[in-house]
Amino acid sequence: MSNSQTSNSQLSEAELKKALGELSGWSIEAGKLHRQYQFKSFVEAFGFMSSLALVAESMGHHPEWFNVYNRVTIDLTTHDAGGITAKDVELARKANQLAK
Ligand SMILES: C[C@H](O)[C@H](O)[C@H]1CNC2=NC(N)=NC(=O)C2=N1
Repeated sequence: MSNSQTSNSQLSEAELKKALGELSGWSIEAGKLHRQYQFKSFVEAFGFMSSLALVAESMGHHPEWFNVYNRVTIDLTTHDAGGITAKDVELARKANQLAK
């Protein structure tokens, strides 16, 4: 598989830069895709997490995340690949869609 969209390999610097340009609110922190969301309430935050959990399970790709009241902090990396892959970018994109 040579296509980075379908393979399970780390994105290049250029690919990562391009992806970040299309992912509002996300940055790289400690080698992981990182974003913090803030909602109006705990119920909204947890509703977002519930929806994203189902997306993650269907992708077979799971977030590292942390919730305090109305905040959800997410870090994405692909353990199998030892870095950020297209799957992390895809999950980040879906998280942004759900948080709207
Ligand atoms: C066997 C299973 O598909 C793997 O362990 C998956 C599960 N979810 C995962 N999630 C993330 N974020 N990275 C992985 O490498 C990963 N691997």
